[in-house]
Amino acid sequence: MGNNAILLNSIEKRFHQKQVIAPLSLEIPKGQLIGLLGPSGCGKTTLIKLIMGMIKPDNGSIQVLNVNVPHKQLLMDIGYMAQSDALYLDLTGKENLHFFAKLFRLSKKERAERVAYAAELVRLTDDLNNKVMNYSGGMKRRLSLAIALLQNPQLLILDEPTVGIDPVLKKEIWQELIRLKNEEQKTILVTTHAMDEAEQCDLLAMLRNGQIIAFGTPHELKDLYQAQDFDEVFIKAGGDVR
Ligand SMILES: Nc1ncnc2c1ncn2[C@@H]1O[C@H](COP(=O)(O)OP(=O)(O)OP(=O)(O)O)[C@@H](O)[C@H]1O
Repeated sequence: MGNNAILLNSIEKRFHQKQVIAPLSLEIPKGQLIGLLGPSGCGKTTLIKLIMGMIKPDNGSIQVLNVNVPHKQLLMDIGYMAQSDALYLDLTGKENLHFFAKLFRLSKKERAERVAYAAELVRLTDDLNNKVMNYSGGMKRRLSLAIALLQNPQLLILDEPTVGIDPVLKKEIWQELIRLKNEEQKTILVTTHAMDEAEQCDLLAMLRNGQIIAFGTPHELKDLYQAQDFDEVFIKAGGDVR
């Protein structure tokens, strides 16, 4: 797979006879920030779960970082942020971070450094000693993002990471994602509904009814479809109004 971080080869997924991922092939190159766009229910989260190996495709094959999915090693190499937060509400933010840092088998020194880095990045340092049950929705999202960044993964897969996060912090998080890509050569796959976020991606994959209807740089897609924005690209590429 060479320069590809993710290789999807004719994958299909059905839930109770309903085709959610139609035969879909996609090559996601390493070291890029890729946005996955599409209306609610088009299959974005399902596609991410397939890439993570959390669910199995009915047909086709998936390779991530040169190994066939599912693979235990990938749990260490992928920083994953799910759409719903998987946090321990009875524990503090700090205890949650240390719990996950231990799962990732970081040394004590690395744990302290990475917890401090990740908490600071999402501006949670001052709230780390509070129980997560007292966090707002946005704070929980931020803590989930910090957990995804903990083990310094090569590949980050983030399912709507900035939902419920205020615009200032959202901008800072995007700046950090771009820095991670530029300076640390991370590959980042992110699902989003936000047009300003789509604009900042290197590549965009537009999904409709489980199929990729457009793939390219933001500039290429707007050019190809003579569109002002990505809503227009989506409609002209054969999508529905969102
Ligand atoms: N475990 C499941 N069992 C049955 N149907 C499912 C399951 N998971 C997803 N689906 C269905 O698959 C379709 C795609 O869902 P998915 O969560 O992938 O969409 P999405 O693009 O991520 O949507 P959103 O933007 O709203 O999060 C939906 O019709 C959903 O109801």
